[in-house]
Amino acid sequence: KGLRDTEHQRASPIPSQFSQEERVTMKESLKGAIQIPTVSFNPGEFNTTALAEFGEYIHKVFPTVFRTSFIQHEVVGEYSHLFTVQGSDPSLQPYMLLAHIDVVPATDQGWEVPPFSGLERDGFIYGRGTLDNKNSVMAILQALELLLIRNYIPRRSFFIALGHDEEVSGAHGAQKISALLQARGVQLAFIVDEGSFILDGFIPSLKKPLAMVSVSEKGSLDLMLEVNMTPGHSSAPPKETSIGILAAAVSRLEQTPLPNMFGSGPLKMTLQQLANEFSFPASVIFNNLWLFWPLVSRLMEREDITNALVRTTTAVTMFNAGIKVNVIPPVAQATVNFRIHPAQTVQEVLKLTKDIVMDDRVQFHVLESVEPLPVSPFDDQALGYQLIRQTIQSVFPEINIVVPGTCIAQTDSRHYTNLTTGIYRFNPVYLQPQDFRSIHGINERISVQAYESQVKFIFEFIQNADTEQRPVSHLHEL
Ligand SMILES: CCCCCCCC/C=C\CCCCCCCC(=O)N[C@@H](CCCCN)C(=O)O
Ligand SMILES: [Zn+2]
Ligand SMILES: [Zn+2]
Repeated sequence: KGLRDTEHQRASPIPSQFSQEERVTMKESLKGAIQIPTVSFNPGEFNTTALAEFGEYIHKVFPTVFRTSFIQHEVVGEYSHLFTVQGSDPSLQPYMLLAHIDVVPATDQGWEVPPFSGLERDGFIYGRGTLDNKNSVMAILQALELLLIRNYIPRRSFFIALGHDEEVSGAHGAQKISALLQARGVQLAFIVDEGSFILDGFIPSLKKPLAMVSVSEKGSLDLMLEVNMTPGHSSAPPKETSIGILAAAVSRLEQTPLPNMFGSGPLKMTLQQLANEFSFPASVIFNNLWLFWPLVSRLMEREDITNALVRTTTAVTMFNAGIKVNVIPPVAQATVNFRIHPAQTVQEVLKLTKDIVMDDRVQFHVLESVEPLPVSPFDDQALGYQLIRQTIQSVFPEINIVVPGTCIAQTDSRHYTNLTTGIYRFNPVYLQPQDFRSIHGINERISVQAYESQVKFIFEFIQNADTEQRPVSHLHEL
């Protein structure tokens, strides 16, 4: 499988080799980016000083990007950045690289080094945003800077969109960039965003790492449950308080997982594509899912991460109640964050939830909801998918498994469905389960070598994208 070679590709691509000085500069630039605390706290509540500083910082460390005549830079929604890189061949449909500059909050607690120090230890750069997602922001601009220094002129136009509020909705960043591009009549060949990695050690019976390119994304429902009761003196309490009623409702939700949807949605095809990579007897099981699906579906439920792939998950994330030790609480509120399986809808999840709670005293308030995203094409004709695949093969020759998957979290790419049907979520970085837990957790870090590989990947990807849109089915046809 692959892309048809073209005259252009054969005309010597610029080699992805960086001098010692460039390698030092690129890692120091990433460290500097980590040191700017571009935290998103709540929708509309950001560290605006840091976001402004970040804008100045990228000007400073990527001067060539900003002074190149065929690159237009615009600030959108005050702190997001849109770069339009004009290619030399207008007949090629443009594509877009996405990343976000904001991060979730972090306190020093539990970190080996302060989360906004960007310190290097034992070959790793530590800090909030090293995996989610300043690594991508910096690697994209770094790769472009290095290409421009080597006098690269792209054939295919592309956009780089860097949102500033992905962690709290994307309403001020990605959504505005998307509207702007739509108003300009832009249609994209594909988009590449964060949302999956080269996964290592996520499936116990699979010893080899695999590159998972997410072609879909789970939806979400943020639901606030509320119980109101008459307040009074705690010396003569009623049999049930708002806190007790709400706690019981929340507990029922935690104890009653939503249905296992294994067999519906993109996971089945992921496992089918993986089947031959397992050793015996797992290979027999995965090659005969029609027979073994009850077993596999139960196995998937065992670990939190694979469980997230087979069902809509329920996470109680906030609980607020009580005003004073001797006052019967008037109101209790809990927030539940559901991540919706691609084969379910927001309405279905809402109905299932009400049926589980089964208590009229509990009110339901939908705070925000997003339907699961459609599946992007990943066949031999899918340019974006095939370019990612081709670049993986070149930069990570040791990886021989590339499969389509589903992103269990949400990304800014969901705001761009009006511009393309090809949305691919992939970070060219190795990820082990403990690294996954560091995202939004503690001790988030990236190795210097992994960051260099990410820059190399984008450096080659941008050149590979200059191919004509003529993907072919089989390599032997070349
Ligand atoms: C069969 C193979 C098993 C695969 C296991 C999958 C492992 C998952 C690997 C990587 C997923 C990482 C996703 C990182 C992207 C994080 C994006 C993010 O944090 N988004 C936020 C957006 C919040 C928007 C406001 N509602 C989020 O989802 O919370
Ligand atoms: Zn992210
Ligand atoms: Zn995140």
